[in-house]
Amino acid sequence: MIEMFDVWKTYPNGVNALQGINIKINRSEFVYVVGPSGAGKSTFIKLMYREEKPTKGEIFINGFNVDRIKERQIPMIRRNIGVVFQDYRLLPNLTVYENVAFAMEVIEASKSKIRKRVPEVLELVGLPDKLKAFPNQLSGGEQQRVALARALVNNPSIIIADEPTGNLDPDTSWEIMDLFEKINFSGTTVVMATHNREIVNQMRKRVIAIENGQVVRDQQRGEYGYEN
Ligand SMILES: Nc1ncnc2c1ncn2[C@@H]1O[C@H](COP(=O)(O)OP(=O)(O)OP(=O)(O)O)[C@@H](O)[C@H]1O
Repeated sequence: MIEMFDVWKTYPNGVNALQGINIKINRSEFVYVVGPSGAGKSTFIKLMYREEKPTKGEIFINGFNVDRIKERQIPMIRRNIGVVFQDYRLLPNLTVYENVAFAMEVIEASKSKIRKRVPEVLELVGLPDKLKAFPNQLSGGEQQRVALARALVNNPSIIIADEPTGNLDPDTSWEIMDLFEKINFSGTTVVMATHNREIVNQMRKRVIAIENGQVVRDQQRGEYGYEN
């Protein structure tokens, strides 16, 4: 579960990216975050995985106040949250297997667990036979599948995605969205910032619209609501 209470974010240059956000996202929900460019969507989700800290207000992830936790507890929060980006962010010198394994090594999983789990999660995202490939030998859609496998490998309760289909063609975007839906059906919370109006309007989920750093709409089975 994700909760924000009167959350404000002012960047050092004085930009008020978020202004008084109150939100509750329950376990197993699927939420789109929409809004114009510069509205504060990325900032909103960066606060969830503690890439940024709020200037004011409180954020709870699964009951933990992310601002109050000790430095050494940050890995515990991050293990519970998988993150996927528009530009995949795979390590270019590592194979697909190694990229996914790396996320388990960081949390000091045993070698035997890694050997068992990595092929499992690559199977789940539909890439069982690309273990030895390097990222630059894969299509964009395949790279995003690897990124998703990496985000999922430690069994997080929450997946956060910032424009995951932003670099993909429509067919590939739908394939990736089918995967997100499958992951959500298995109980994982999904929070996704997106500009993809077709997807939001067809795959109806909760929609949180942010404008000028404020939540201006919060609808179940909502629509995109902007012309793009
Ligand atoms: N690190 C930063 N330092 C200073 N200002 C920032 C920083 N990151 C974002 N901003 C500013 O904060 C505001 C919100 O940015 P944010 O990236 O959250 O918007 P967004 O809704 O995700 O936009 P987009 O849809 O274009 O990705 C913008 O005015 C942006 O310029």
